[in-house]
Amino acid sequence: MGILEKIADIELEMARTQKNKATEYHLGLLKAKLAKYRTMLLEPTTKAGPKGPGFDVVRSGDARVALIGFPSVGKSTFLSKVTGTKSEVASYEFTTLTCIPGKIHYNGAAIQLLDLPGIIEGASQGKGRGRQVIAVAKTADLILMMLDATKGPRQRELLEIELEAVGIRVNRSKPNIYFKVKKGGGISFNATCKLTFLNEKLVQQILQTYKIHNAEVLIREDHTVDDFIDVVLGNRKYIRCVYCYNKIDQISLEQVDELSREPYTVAISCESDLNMDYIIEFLWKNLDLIRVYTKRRGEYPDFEGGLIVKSGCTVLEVCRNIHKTLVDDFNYALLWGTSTKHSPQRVGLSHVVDDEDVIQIVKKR
Ligand SMILES: Nc1nc2c(ncn2[C@@H]2O[C@H](COP(=O)(O)OP(=O)(O)OP(=O)(O)O)[C@@H](O)[C@H]2O)c(=O)[nH]1
Ligand SMILES: [K+]
Ligand SMILES: [Mg+2]
Repeated sequence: MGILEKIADIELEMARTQKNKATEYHLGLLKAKLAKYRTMLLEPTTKAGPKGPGFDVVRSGDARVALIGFPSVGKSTFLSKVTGTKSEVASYEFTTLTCIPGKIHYNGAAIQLLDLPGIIEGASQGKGRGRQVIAVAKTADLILMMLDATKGPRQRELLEIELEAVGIRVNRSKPNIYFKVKKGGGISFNATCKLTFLNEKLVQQILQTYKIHNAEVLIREDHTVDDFIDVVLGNRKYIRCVYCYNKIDQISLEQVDELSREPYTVAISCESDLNMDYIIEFLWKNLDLIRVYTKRRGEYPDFEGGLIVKSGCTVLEVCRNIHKTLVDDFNYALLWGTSTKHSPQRVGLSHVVDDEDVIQIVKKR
């Protein structure tokens, strides 16, 4: 039996099994098995999908955004509009066949935007170019899910299922679980809070499915079986996703209003130029980037060539961003901006910087 059939079998059994206290273990194990087969499916050695050229686009700029969506929702129209790059637009499905990179310039940052072929249901199992498309999505700092505002909520659910199936977890944070495989000593299980879904026996059985007999497990939040499996498999990607409903020129204002209320959601029209500035600002916010300006002694800050770094980053990361070996010569930094109590303040490598801080690095003599 092939992996796809095995997956189908398990899914069928899960659908047939009633969800209750008595079947909890059984369902938990089925989930673990399912995740195992899905992982096997994604390994490059299997031949479940065709390989196509043009998907390996070199990473460039300060962040990478991937356009994911069903065919003809307007992905290429969007790329052509917000970047200087042209990507073919047409009213028929599967116009785009490869990965087309473009660049958005915003707040001094260069954001790489990737236009991709439309994906369809079953993409994660190799339908169409689904696997390659989703592989690109996995490399993104943010997924821009393009949706057709004239169509129902099902499109978003279907796309999320495809992303989930390949280990992408959108708009969720990594489970707060410590997990380490050991050489001996059996399974040590601990929890620092009350657990509703997991317990020692279930955890042991799940680990057995993966032939893990020695490990340390410490659960720090009330996580689900799926969360635990994610941690065991360890190859999950936690990525921010922005939902963008395009073609709002075709729907009523009330409908636009309703769509826009959903979290991480923007409603736009590429054709009628609605909310086009807002979507870029929204992407910037969700990329969670900040600008830090450098300054030399006795000179004005370099407001032209700011550094773009991840929000919450420290002086150490700023130094690394400036030059690989700068940290070795680092003595202290002078900082002006909202992250300090007074300006300038003398700070060390562990100081967390804010957006628009100005930094002067003082080297050792
Ligand atoms: N009414 C309306 N039509 C739009 C809008 N944006 C794009 N379209 C049309 O939608 C069709 C598909 O646009 P594309 O940009 O090719 O869509 P795509 O998602 O790249 O499609 P594939 O590459 O085939 O997956 C074209 O006929 C566009 O003119 C919009 O805001 N409103
Ligand atoms: K199209
Ligand atoms: Mg296209």
